[in-house]
Amino acid sequence: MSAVLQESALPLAPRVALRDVSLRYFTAAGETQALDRISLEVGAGEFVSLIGQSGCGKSTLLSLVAGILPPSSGEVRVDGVPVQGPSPRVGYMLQQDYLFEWRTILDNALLGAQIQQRDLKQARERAIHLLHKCGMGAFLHHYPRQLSGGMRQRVALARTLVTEPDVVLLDEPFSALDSQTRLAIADEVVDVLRSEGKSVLLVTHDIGEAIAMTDRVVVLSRRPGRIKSEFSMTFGGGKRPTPMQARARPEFNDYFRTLWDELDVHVEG
Ligand SMILES: Nc1ncnc2c1ncn2[C@@H]1O[C@H](COP(=O)(O)OP(=O)(O)OP(=O)(O)O)[C@@H](O)[C@H]1O
Repeated sequence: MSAVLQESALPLAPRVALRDVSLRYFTAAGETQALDRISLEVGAGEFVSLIGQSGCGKSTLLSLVAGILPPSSGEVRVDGVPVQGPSPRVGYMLQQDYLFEWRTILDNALLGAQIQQRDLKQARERAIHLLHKCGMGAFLHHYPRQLSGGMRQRVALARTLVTEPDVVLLDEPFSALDSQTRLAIADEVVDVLRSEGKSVLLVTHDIGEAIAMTDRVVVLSRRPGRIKSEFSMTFGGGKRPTPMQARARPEFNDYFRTLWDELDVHVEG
């Protein structure tokens, strides 16, 4: 009994942890230090966004968590386990949907499960469930060219979730969409990801998107990216508002001003 109590009293490892992580790229043109001693944690079910000037290393940081790049120094862990390569525990959704035009929507959603050689009967059930949840239930046997940009991104989200990752990395997932679609899809994506209990790391250039969609916003300095500051996005009134509701809250404008100042944007010329 006491052993059980002791065990449950142990603090849980954060879902994602970066400790003192630096990354240098080496090319024929020389060396680029992209990230410098980044320490960051994302808890289970937490949504965190990364903002910062172009080239400050946001996508590089996601690549480290995805196991696509090894850090030059420091360590990246997911659920306490060092990341040593891509893992099914981490899903990645990009700006481009990369749907295969010759596969139906359902077959596109099954792609990751096929690559990971999962039980396809179960994956198919899960894909159908997720496509319904993402509002794409009526389009299972359609082809990507028959869908709008927002619908294609919903399929990309379902495809990312079919393989049941605990962590979802979103790299500018809506930047190819028009502004109205962007607002609507942010609500839907957050709803699906929260209901699935995922931990999320979002890279965006859109300050409003960061405030509305995530619990914490991390601001990176200019290259080499260091953590400059971070802010919790709390809204009064109990239950967390949806992204669209958050935009109408008075706190939204306060956070926007603060983050704009932190970004220290200068227009060239
Ligand atoms: N494969 C690579 N080889 C060499 N340098 C690279 C490579 N990938 C990125 N870089 C450089 O590392 C720095 C960080 O790039 P990264 O794409 O992570 O920044 P970012 O903040 O995501 O940029 P953006 O907001 O423009 O997408 C940049 O100076 C970039 O040119």
